[in-house]
Amino acid sequence: MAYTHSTLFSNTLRFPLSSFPNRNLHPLSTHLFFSRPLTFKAVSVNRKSFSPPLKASMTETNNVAVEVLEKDDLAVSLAKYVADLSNKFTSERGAFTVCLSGGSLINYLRKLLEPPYVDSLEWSKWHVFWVDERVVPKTHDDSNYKLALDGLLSKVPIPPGNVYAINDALSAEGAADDYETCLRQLVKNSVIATSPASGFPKFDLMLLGMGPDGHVASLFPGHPLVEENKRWVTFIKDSPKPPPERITFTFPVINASAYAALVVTGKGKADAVHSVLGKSQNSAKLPAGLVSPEGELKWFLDKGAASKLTYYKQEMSSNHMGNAILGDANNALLTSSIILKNFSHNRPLSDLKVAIDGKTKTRKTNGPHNNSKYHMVQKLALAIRFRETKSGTSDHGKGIIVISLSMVTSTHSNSTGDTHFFTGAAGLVSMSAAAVTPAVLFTALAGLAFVAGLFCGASR
Ligand SMILES: O=C(O)[C@H](O)[C@@H](O)[C@H](O)[C@H](O)COP(=O)(O)O
Repeated sequence: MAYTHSTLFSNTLRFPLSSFPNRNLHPLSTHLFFSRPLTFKAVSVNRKSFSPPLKASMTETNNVAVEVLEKDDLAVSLAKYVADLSNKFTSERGAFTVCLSGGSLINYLRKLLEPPYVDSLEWSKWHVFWVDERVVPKTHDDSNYKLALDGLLSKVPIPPGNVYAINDALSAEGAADDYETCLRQLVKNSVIATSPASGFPKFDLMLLGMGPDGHVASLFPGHPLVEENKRWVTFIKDSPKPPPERITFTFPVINASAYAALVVTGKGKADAVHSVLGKSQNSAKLPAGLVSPEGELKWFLDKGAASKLTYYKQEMSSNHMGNAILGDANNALLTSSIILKNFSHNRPLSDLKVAIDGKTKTRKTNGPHNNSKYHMVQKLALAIRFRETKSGTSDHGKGIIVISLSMVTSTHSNSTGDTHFFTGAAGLVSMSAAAVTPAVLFTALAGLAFVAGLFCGASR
């Protein structure tokens, strides 16, 4: 397969990830922040304090993270997520098995074609599969393979033999059988791992989209294929979404994966997202709500897709173009700080919004003065420490600490003085009781100081 190294640069990526660690950062923060990774259990929230963003079945999943980001930030965050997993698996097991879907996902992977990833990832160790594929010639515009080839795979040095397209000369049934045979061979050769728990193939990463109807892969709501629990790969000839003939991984394979990401954008998905991540009773009926990998499930949402989530609406006012990150502390704070840096690059910082356990406070920072921004973050850190000391495990029962950090910038209208343009970033971090140790707290504080360092650095 021919490939070219892309040198695409996005104007919107004003603060490339490669610039971390930033020299302007608070010295205490960066070191500890990165050298002591935190491991957290499921995203869960203190139900006494505010409406839970995740429904019961989501919180049953071991590890669920949700990010709500502007589309460009989403692409930045997704690239980092994929790159981190690529690094993890290529160093741990010498291969990275990643499954792609169709739709807008490929476009959201575009930042992988930029520095630092395009040159630093071990592309030669990637093995690429499709979670689902339309049974059409590989050159057809409906082909998920063609979509990925044109948008990603032809631009990076993945060996052609590591890209596992379907046999497009076969019928849907034949193509599904053939694909499953191929997977079985790769499991035998240990290219693909096996789940000790289920015996199904354990891919390193499933990258999924979701349709407005809540379908994932080619597993559509109400279709009997959703229940398939023996086959690895099956076929459908009556797909509600054209083209009608497809092959698809089954849920046992999707859910045996180590990591899975759902990349979901647009208002048209808001109902389905709410149904799965909100409090709706219907969530179990939607295939997206059945995604539950053995490791972590991460949702990448844009504002439109998240617009019906209670938590998101609570946290962000209607005219707020904010980002919310729920989940792993490192990710939340790192992503927040990238966005904060972007925002403060060209907009004056006026307020800093902080929420702990859902109780939100907005503090004036007296304009773009470094000291006030820094002190505000310090106060937040103190508040967290106070809360931990005070509550122990009793106040919160399960000992959950939630930190929500957001920056709000505002530009007052010069005519009426009462219209505001808000942008911001929020990090919501949930720690299980077991994880709340002084060391973890110290690390969390260091992370906050890290953000403070960025504030200061940003306006220099
Ligand atoms: O085979 C398909 O029809 C698509 O692959 C489909 O399953 C897609 O992944 C979702 O509909 C999300 O698509 P968007 O992200 O483009 O909305």
